[in-house]
Amino acid sequence: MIPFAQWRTTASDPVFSEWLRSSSEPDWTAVVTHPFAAAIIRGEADMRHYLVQDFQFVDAFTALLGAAVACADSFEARVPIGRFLGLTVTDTERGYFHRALAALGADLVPEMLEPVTVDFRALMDEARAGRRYALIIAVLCVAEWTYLGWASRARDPLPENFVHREWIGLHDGPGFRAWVDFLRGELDRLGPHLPDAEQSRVLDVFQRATHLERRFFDMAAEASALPRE
Ligand SMILES: Cc1ncc(C[n+]2csc(CCO)c2C)c(N)n1
Repeated sequence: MIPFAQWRTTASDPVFSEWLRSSSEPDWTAVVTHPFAAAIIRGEADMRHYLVQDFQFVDAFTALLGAAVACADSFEARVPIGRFLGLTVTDTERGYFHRALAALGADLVPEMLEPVTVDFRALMDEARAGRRYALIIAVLCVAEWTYLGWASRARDPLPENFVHREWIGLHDGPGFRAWVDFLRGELDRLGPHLPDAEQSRVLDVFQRATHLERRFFDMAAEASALPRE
């Protein structure tokens, strides 16, 4: 690992969030170019198992957003996070997940959690319990920035099936891009002033979250390749 202070002297875009992202390769590119994400874009992914597990992810993610509101260092930071929590996430939960899972004939609550779902929830719960704003934002930023990464690769025409089309639409577009820019901006604002040891902790969390995103898509791809009953 190249420390931030050294990396920034030669980087073309020397911001903290780009240090985190580029230090999380090859996992980062594996996530945004994942075959399961490509299958979503083509409208061919079997979304059932993936969305059932993802609903359990979104539950812990929503709790982590609450921790971010509580632990932020300023009013200016609390407002956009609280807005996203109140408008986007609760809307997605009540709207998309309920409709998509009903269309797929799946229960909202899974019979079992996949190991990667358990591990991802554990990382989010660790960040939430630790109450350190930079570490919380690092986890949130990975989850949103990677999803912007794959979804913004979609081109018209989007799939006809609303389950694929709306899932792509949720993660693309100016509103979502502005949210990702805010999260990156928070890391860029805070990161350079942190002591070296704390910068390494932020990177560790960022890398673990990126690896979990990769495993999450791997899980979805494997589940959809299983023979149907
Ligand atoms: C494994 C995984 N990583 C990131 C996201 C992106 N995301 C985080 S919260 C939320 C709901 C509000 O938009 C969405 C879509 C995800 N869903 N699943």
